[in-house]
Amino acid sequence: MTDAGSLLAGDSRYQQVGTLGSGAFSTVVRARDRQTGEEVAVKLIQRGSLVADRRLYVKREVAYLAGLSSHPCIVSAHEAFLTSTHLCIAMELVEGGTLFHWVLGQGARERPPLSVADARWLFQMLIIGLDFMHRRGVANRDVKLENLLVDSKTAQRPLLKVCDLSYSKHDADSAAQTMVGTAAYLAPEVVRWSEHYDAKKVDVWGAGIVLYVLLYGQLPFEPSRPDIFAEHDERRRPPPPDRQVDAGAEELLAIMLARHPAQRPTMQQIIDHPWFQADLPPGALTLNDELLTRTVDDPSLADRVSALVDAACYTGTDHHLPDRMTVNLRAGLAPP
Ligand SMILES: Nc1ncnc2c1ncn2[C@@H]1O[C@H](COP(=O)(O)OP(=O)(O)OP(=O)(O)O)[C@@H](O)[C@H]1O
Repeated sequence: MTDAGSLLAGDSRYQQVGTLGSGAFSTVVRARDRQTGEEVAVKLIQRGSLVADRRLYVKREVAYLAGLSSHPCIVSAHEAFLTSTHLCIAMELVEGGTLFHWVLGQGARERPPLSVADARWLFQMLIIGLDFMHRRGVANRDVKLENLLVDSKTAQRPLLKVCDLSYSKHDADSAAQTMVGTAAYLAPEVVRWSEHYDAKKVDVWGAGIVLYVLLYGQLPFEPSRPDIFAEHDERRRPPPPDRQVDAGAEELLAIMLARHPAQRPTMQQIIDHPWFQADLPPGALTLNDELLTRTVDDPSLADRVSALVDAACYTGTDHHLPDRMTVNLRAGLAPP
């Protein structure tokens, strides 16, 4: 692809070489670092879309990505920068596509169904990543197959990485009340949208939906009808009859998809569950403790991210504004 067909400006550090995906407010492209030759993913968010709540959400997304991306189960952020049209986030390129593509999409039909052992392995990585986020005080609020990337290049077994932190929220932010997320994954308390809810328990519900799909190859609830959550226990789709899943997995599913958030386990309780503990990769559980004790981090990063997003919102013609502003995200963010 030439620069003429590219969303990235011709004088950007990165040259666009393809497109990876798009969502409601952004496009993610594959690009090459002109200096190092490294291939990266760049998320381009239109500057004009940064109005109202979006401005705050994007500040959080960039800041939390910087703070969490030292973890192998969370996509690594490199830098954030502005072009004349977009706010851009350069990230590690994950080659294998989304978990949706693997389990429910076109790609799934070309592969045999996941074994229960592989389903558990992918689930373990999701929970270890979410546990790290939760222990840093951040809830994801949009756990779904489309936001989980499969890195199939680097290991014998594919790795899983959480990629989209658009709706993430820190304990120190105001209480969660907004109905955000995706219909098929919405927890019952989020659907009752006027209530405050515990965002971490909403992640447990989302991870329960992902586990169900990994085990049974289908969504447990009918998408696009959030009203069914009023009586979801009765309406959960029965698993396919030919699929044998052991009782431990079913028990974990039942508590993760408990209707009342207080009855759902924490990430730590999921980790302690015997079905989770079986066949666990060595070192997986000490990793989070190690990363949490590291004291690198840059306490002024949140301010610079905030200034970058504010600058991106400016749509006037004052050429003194820092159009080419860049914030290095590799340094990481100090815990609030
Ligand atoms: N680091 C990455 N490596 C490879 N592909 C990626 C990467 N990040 C995102 N993608 C692809 O781009 C798609 C969209 O990414 P993402 O979910 O972050 O953006 P979005 O849905 O546009 O976000 P928003 O919800 O803020 O609009 C993903 O589903 C995935 O296919």
